[in-house]
Amino acid sequence: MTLLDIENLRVTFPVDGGPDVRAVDGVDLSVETGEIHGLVGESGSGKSVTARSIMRLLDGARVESDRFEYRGEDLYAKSEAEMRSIRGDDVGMVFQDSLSALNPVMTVGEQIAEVVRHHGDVDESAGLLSELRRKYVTGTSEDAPSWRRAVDLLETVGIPDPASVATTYPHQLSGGQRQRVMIAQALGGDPSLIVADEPTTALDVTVEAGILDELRRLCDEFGVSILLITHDLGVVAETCDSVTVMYSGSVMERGSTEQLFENPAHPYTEGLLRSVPEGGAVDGELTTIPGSAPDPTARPAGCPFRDRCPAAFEACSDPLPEHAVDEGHVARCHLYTEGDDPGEVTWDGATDVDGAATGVAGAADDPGTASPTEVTDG
Ligand SMILES: Nc1ncnc2c1ncn2[C@@H]1O[C@H](COP(=O)(O)OP(=O)(O)OP(=O)(O)O)[C@@H](O)[C@H]1O
Ligand code: NI
Repeated sequence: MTLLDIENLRVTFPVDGGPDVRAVDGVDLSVETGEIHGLVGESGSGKSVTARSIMRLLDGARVESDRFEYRGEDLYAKSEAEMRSIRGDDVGMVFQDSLSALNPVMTVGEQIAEVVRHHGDVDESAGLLSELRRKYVTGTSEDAPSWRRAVDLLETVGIPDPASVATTYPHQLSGGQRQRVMIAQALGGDPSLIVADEPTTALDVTVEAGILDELRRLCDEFGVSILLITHDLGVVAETCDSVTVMYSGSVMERGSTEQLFENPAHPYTEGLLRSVPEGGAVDGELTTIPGSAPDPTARPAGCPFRDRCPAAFEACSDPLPEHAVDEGHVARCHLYTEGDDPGEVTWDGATDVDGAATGVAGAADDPGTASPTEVTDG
């Protein structure tokens, strides 16, 4: 079943004295119940803006879409009060920077207990006055159901000695433990969906692996769906069931993790895969895609990746097509517009003659335009 279903999302930031910034430029995104869906792309591609649009946390931005449904209901038709109860309850959020996301002057147990009470799982008043009294005077009693639930949740996310960790303040914990606390807090509202924006980016690899395992387990054991935002395809390979690849505000490709890793169809995806060992980088040599993403106020027409793409040709200035590579696997790339498989794109600045050149020449009027754009080193 589809839990989150977004079609043609456009997010525009008006800028004083300058052109508007179209941060998200026609994105389709769907998350199925019980899956971990990866949203991947380089810095600035619009991942966080897309995530924040789900919480309706984009002050000052113009948000438009053809469909924006969560559990079959239009999220943008909801009142602000309804949104408040969705945020933090039905949809939990985990951010990269736990130190600023958590309250520095409240114990972590208190912060989780508050979410538990707010969700109404326990029979304790969550009214403003009783919350203020707890916060500044009494604290939550360690016998209270909400506190016991907080300790349970800390245990659920793999924190050893949860009862004593519950009484500590965020700064007393390691970065990895704080991320686990944030996940426990998100779980306090008993959410159907957790939006995790780069939850492990600031951590070292062993700590990261532990937290990714935890997310995987929450999904498998509790059926929580997760939208996992990352710029790291290695994280996707390790954790996600399916994935959407974004570039400069647009979706380049989407499919199951297996489809994407075994049969990447968009040259951008191929380029990203060359930068991770899981993507089969040749001889362990990891490379990044030369060049940088266009300024969102000055994107080229058509495919935003075309200036960096080794397979770019004339048709790439036309609007992005949707090419069905396979069931559930879509590439938005002109190489396929004539229905040919372009074969392998070689990244040393030339396209594979047997593969891409034929496919490309078939699609372009003038075979001469099929020659790759100049690719510079570094
Ligand atoms: N409040 C804002 N006003 C104007 N432009 C914004 C605003 N917020 C984001 N943007 C622009 O939107 C684009 C997408 O930003 P976003 O934060 O979604 O990227 P991202 O993919 O999450 O990148 P990163 O990996 O660095 O977190 C960027 O060009 C950014 O400068
Ligand atoms: Ni981001």
